[in-house]
Amino acid sequence: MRSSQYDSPSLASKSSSKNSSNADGMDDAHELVPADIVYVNSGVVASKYDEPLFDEVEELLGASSAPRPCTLVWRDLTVHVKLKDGKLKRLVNNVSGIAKPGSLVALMGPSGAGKTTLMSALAHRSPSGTIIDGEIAMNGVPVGEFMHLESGYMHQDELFVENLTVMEHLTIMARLRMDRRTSPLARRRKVNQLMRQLSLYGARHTRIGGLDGQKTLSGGERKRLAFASELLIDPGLLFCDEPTTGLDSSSAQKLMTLLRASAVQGKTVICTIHQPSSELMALFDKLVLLAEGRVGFAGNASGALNFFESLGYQCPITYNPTDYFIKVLALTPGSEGASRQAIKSVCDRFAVSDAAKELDMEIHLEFHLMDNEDEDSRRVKHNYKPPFLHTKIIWLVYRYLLIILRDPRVQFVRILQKLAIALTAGLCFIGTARLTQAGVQDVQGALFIIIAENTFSPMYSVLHMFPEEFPLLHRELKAGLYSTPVYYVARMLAQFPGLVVEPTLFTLVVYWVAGLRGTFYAFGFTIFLSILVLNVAIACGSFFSCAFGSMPIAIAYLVPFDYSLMMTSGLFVKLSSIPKYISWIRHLSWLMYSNEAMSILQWDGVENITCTVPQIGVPCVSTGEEVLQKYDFEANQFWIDILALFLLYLAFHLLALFALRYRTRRK
Ligand SMILES: Nc1ncnc2c1ncn2[C@@H]1O[C@H](COP(=O)(O)OP(=O)(O)OP(=O)(O)O)[C@@H](O)[C@H]1O
Repeated sequence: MRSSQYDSPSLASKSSSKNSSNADGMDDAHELVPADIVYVNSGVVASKYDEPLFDEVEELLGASSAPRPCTLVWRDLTVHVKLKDGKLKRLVNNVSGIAKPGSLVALMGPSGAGKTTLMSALAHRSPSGTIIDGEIAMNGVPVGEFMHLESGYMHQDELFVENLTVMEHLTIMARLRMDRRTSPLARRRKVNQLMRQLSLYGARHTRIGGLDGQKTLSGGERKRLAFASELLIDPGLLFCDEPTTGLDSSSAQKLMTLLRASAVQGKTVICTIHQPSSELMALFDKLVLLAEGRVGFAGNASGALNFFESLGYQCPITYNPTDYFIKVLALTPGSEGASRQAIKSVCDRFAVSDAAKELDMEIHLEFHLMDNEDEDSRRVKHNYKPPFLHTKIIWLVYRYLLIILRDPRVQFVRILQKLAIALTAGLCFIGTARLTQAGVQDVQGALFIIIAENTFSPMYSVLHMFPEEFPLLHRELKAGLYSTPVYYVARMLAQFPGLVVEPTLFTLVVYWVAGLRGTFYAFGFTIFLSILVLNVAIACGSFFSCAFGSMPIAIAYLVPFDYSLMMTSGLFVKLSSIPKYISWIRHLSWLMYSNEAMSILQWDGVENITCTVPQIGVPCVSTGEEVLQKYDFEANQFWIDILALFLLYLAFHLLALFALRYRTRRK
């Protein structure tokens, strides 16, 4: 039995606290408090009260299986970032260290010391443009893509699909993350177990971030939810970037107790943390102090006090030691030169200290063992089977459908708006669609209204979508949850019902109110064409949204583009009179293809257009064929137009996907 306050404690929940509620008023049936922590040998979970850990859950599930032990070791690690002018900036400078199973390691240091940079390099999650030199190995294998399977990463700023509830979020994450062989029952149990263990069960139906006035999760609950999402796959290694930032002391204590519990279970936990209280600090096994990208100290907290004392930095009795260390290692405004000198001196002295030598030996031994093992025995044997592609697509579609349906009022108002516009437009044309000279112009006008309404507002309405979702997308891609094409396909599929219903309703109303051609063939194909037009417009909007990554820039490029499409649609200028150097644009104009196809549906085979009052200089058109000729349309182009619309639909989506892939890879 170990007795030091920095040794590994285990934890257990008292059954007497089962039904108590915490200060947040949450359902804290299994709230963890430091008093429940008991000390154990080598990470074996035992309870002070000889009761099972989270007894109700264990009764149901049996004790949770021990995670795979993970030893992470890094040597002479230097991280540079490429600046815009091509120069390299060094963020982490020649850092070495080790984190072992069952330990909770704190990366501490003043703001800008390089904690996040170091941790993301260790987790193999550095942003692109980062150059990493040195060695990082997990269980003897140089880190690589497998880190997404072996480790969890809790970001400083947690990102969620805000409209989902806790339960929905975890259920979807379970489907995207957990091994595909896990049974539905086991998955549900895991989600319930995590919600109970992390005191989220009472808030399971609460939205993460809410619509107007609805109860949403507190900061602590959001952090715990992020933690739960990482624990779904029970990773052996857990990275947490400032998990306590923004939390009050009691919530911070609860969260750190959970991290301590994970370490006691056998996980390796590495945390960056800002000036923890003495109580929190007692939960850590190891402390790594960073300053200006270098290691100022690495070892246990009592060792840190001795080390700083040996340099003449005596921590005043009234000071929290960690506050004092940070003060010594921070740049003092106004005397940066002297501070840098002092920091350099601390780091230099640590580099030649006994603690550093001991650490070096440990690291050296780890790499030595690694060198002596053959490649095969070192290779990580992944038994993990990711969910099938179709499973990921289905669950992502479900996630985006939930967002769309979350507030049915929005959908209801949208439909009402569409119907109102359709009715207004239709009423303007009521009784005008006759087989007369004026009627020809009115029919063409009504067709153009159908095309324009299904083009412009939908095309502009998607411009915000990708830039808004980009941060979460980027994070989930980095976590290996799915690929860019899977996300894109799912995003589009989720929208699809709306992309059929809206144009159908609009066209139906305008068509019948305006009294366009009354054959089922013409009506059916006009509806079909309006759906196609809207989908091409959405594909084009998606391309601009993905390619330019910001709504104002996308609009700046899209406005001239849509003007040129409109001018080459065949309604405003005769196609044959457009100058050659600009007329090629009509081949991209779905407005032209749809205008031609819809015109053919209205006029093909019409023979008896009356010409009662011929206008001077404007010859009468007496057949549908003449109407089509008037607009430079050809009756035999109908199927070519439909094919062209399909090709444009595919081309815009492919371009959008390439642009999105490029954008996500560049970040
Ligand atoms: N892409 C980048 N380009 C230029 N400088 C960068 C880049 N990324 C990080 N830095 C700089 O590197 C230093 C270390 O950043 P990092 O985020 O690792 O610090 P930190 O210790 O985690 O700080 P904090 O506690 O404030 O989060 C900071 O000075 C930061 O401004």
